[in-house]
Amino acid sequence: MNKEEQKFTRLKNVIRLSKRLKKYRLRMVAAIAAGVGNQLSIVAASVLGAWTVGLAIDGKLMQELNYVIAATIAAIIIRIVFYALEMWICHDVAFKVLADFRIQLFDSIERVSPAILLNMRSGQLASTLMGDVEIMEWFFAHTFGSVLVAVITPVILMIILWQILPILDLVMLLFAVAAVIIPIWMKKKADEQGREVREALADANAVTLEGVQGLKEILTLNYRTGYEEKNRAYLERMYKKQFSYSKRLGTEGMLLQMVLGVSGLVAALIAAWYVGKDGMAASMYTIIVVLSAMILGPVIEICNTARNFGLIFAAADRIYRVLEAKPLVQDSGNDINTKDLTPEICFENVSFRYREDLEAAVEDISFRIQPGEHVAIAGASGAGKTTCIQLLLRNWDTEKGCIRIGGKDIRDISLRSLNEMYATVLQDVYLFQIPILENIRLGRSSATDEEVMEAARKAFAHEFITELPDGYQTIAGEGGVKLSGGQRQRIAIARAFLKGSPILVFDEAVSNLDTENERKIQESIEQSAQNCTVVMIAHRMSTIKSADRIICMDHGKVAEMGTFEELMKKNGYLKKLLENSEDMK
Ligand SMILES: Nc1ncnc2c1ncn2[C@@H]1O[C@H](COP(=O)(O)OP(=O)(O)OP(=O)(O)O)[C@@H](O)[C@H]1O
Repeated sequence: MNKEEQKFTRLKNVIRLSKRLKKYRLRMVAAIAAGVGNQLSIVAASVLGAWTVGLAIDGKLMQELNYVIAATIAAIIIRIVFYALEMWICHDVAFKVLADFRIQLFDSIERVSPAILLNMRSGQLASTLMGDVEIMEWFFAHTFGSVLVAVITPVILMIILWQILPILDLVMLLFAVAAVIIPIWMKKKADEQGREVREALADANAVTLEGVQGLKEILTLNYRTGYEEKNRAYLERMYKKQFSYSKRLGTEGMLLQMVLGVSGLVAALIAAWYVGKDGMAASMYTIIVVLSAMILGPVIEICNTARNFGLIFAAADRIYRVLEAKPLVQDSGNDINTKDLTPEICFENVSFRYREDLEAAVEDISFRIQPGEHVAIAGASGAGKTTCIQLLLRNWDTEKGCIRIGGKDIRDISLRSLNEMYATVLQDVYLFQIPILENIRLGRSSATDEEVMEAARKAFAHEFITELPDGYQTIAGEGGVKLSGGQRQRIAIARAFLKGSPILVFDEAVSNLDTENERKIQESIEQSAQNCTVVMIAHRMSTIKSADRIICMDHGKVAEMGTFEELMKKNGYLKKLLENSEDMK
């Protein structure tokens, strides 16, 4: 962020955050009115107290006692009601806005994924989704309305004090300005520290998440000490940032208390001078002192909140960075009838690099996959197999060349239609914490239970599912029944079969299966996907052998293509790959 941007960042944040309240403007007006009512009833109760002291001095307290008690009770009740109303309405609005933020953030992540994950670790992203949004509660429940209350209430009190002692009004105005200057003076430091604290927290969260996700590896690879050191270093960094932040917070608070204290003293001296020298009624003394203290009260309160603006706006920046992230691919929005599209895939001179400063992941590759053909993509690690799949699924766009389906450039097909064309099974299968039946039905929400079970039978999943304690109603996923890698993979294959798309994309569909299940699944894919075009990343010999044709990738280029027999006879790249790779045997 450059200096010019930094200068306007607070204003920009206030404007864009305030716009979020537009939808709830009537409630905000009600909250502000309740806030002003709350502050004025505090003033009324305090002035009543001061008046009581005055009456006692003048010896008239017993005559007025009934009125004093009645008025004090009324002020207290009014205060309680206004306070409750302000809190309820502010928090109602704040939590609604936070929910809006969360929904929009998730939409953005969906829209820009995987671009967002390229620049942010998943732990940092989770930190924004949860922690940064939570911080916004301060702004919506305790800042926006409070600022207006802190302006309106002192103005009303100053009008009243002006009638009694104008000179003190002017002095109080000076103290109010001094109080407001303190957070403005510390603004740059507060913003910088707020940014650093939120970033350090997000990094520490990311390391903690890494520890949870990689717990198995940490234990089996004896990485415990190494991980703990790394975790400690991040926590230490976070502690230092938080401590500097708190020190500045303390200094600001101390200065604000000083302003409050000195203003009280000055008000007391001025009021005393007027009572002593100017003949003002003694009973007015306490009223004046209380009124002047009340003028500054809301101003100090809002300045106290402003001490945390650094954190609030740093969190807002991080939220908007996700909301405004640009997607890597533009959706043409061009919906087509996918039934009219022949499932023929054509890569035409495709080149792609993940970042400009990196080497090409694939370079000038061309191949055609006929409709209904089952093709395996083979190659050593890093050869560019997954990249081809990513480009085909349009998670990224090609840098040069183009990919066509049924002769149509995939950039001219809407992402929704493109998604209808493919059913994918990737290596990391995610199961939601819902019954297995519903996990499979995600493939096609309109499928009947019978259709779901038919797909599970084809994927050789039916048997093990029915043996589970609750059969198809067994809750899978985190917190549910623990399934093996192979079982999860078969559920994902059932999902793909159920979806019934004309193109099936597998990132090694059988990698987690034993030999018996691997053979069965290969047969099932051959039979069930007879009319589908199938693209498989192959890490196993069985996948390579089962394919109609193999495309061999080497260092981002197509090294050779052909049937298994042709390539074996050729004695070229595939033969060497099979000889050198243990997994391929
Ligand atoms: N997200 C990414 N950002 C930057 N570079 C990447 C990214 N993903 C892959 N690469 C690089 O692109 C090249 C091709 O990777 P790719 O994942 O396509 O290979 P692969 O053949 O699928 O390998 P593997 O069999 O190990 O999965 C590699 O050099 C890899 O380091």
